[in-house]
Amino acid sequence: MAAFDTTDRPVPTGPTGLGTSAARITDLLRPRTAAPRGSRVPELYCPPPLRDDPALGEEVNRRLVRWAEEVGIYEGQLDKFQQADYGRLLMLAHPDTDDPDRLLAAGRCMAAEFAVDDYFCEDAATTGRPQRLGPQLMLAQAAIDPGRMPSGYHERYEREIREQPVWHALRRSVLELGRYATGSQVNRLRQEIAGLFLGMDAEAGWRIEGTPPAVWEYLANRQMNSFLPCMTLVDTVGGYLLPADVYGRPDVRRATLQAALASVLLNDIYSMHKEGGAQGVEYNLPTVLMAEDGCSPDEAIQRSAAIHDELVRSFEAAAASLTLAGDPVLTRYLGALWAWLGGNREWHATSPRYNQ
Ligand SMILES: CC(C)=CCC/C(C)=C(\C)COP(=O)(O)OP(=O)(O)O
Ligand SMILES: [Mg+2]
Repeated sequence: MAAFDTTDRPVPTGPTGLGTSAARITDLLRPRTAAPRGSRVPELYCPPPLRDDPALGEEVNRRLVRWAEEVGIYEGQLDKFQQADYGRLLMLAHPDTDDPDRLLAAGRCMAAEFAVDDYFCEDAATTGRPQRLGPQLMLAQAAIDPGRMPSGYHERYEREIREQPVWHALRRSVLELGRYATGSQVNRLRQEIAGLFLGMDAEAGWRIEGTPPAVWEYLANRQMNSFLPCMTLVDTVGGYLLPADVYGRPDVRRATLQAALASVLLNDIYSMHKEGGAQGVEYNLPTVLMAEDGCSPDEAIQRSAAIHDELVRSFEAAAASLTLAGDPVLTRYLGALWAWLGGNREWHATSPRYNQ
C-alpha cells in the first residue's frame, strides 16, 4: 500500500485517535485483497477494518433502532432494520471515536438516506411509477433545508413533512447533527445529499426512457449516488473540521470522489444478488456492463471488481501524494476515508442486508 506504509514518509497518526502506535497503524491500514466471503463476490483490493468493537456497534444499533421507531421509518420492518446492523457499519467505518452518541449522529443521517433508497427508489423501481421519484426527492431535499414558507402555506408544508416518515427522518437527522457539526459541515452534507438525490433521480429517468445507461453514464451517476453523504461526516464524527476551502480543493475533491465511487461500486458487487442478479430491476455496474458489452455475468463481476480496485489504488496514490504536503488535518481526513472504505467492505461482507 503506497499511501500510508512507506518508511520514508510520515505515517498519519491521526486517523484513529485511538492511541495506537504508528507502527501498529501502518500494519492495520495495509490493504488486503480480501478473501471472498461468498461465492458471488470476487477478491477486492480494499483496506481491512481498523477496529471491530461488537459491543459498541450493538449499542449504536440499539439507539438507532429506537430513533427509527420514534421518527416512524421502517414501521413494521424494524426487525429487518435492526438486523441490517447500521450500528456495526458506523462502528467499523469511524474508528476515530468510541462515543456512541457521535456515531449515532452520523447513523441517523445514514438511516434516513437508506430509507430514501428503500422507500422512494424501491417504489420507483417496482411499482411502475418512476415519475413519482423526482417530486419525492425534491421534497426530501427541502426537508433538510427548511426555510420559512409564506404564512398561508407554512402550516401545511410543515405538517406534510412531519407526517411523511422519510422526510421527517431526514429533517431530524440533519437538525440533530448540528450538535456536533459546524455550519460548513452541515452545509457540505446538504450539498452531498442533493448530489445523491440527483443521481437517484437519473435512474428514474432511465427507467422512464426504458433504456439502460451507457457504462460511462452509469459511473458518472454512481459518483453522485454513492456513500459520499456518509463519508463526508468523517471529520464531524472524529470531532475536527476539514475547512471548506480544503474540502473543495480540486485535488482533494478528486481523491474524495474516487473513494466515494469505490465505496458504492463495492456495494454493486455485494448487492447484485439482492437486486435480482443479472435480470435485476436495479441498475448496478455488472448489469450495465452486460447490457453494453454483452458479457457474461461472471465476466461483468470480474470487470466490476477490476474497476473498483483501480479506484481504490488511485485514491491510495492520491492520498499518499496529498499527505506529503504535511497538513495534519488533511492527512487525518484522508486516513479517515481510507478507514471508512475498510469498514464499509467489512459491513457489506457481513450484514444480513446483503448476506441472506
Ligand atoms: C447511506 C446512503 C448514502 C444511502 C443512499 C443510497 C444507497 C442505499 C446507496 C448509495 C447504496 O447503493 P444501493 O442503492 O444499490 O443500495 P443497496 O444495494 O440496496 O443497499
Ligand atoms: Mg446496491
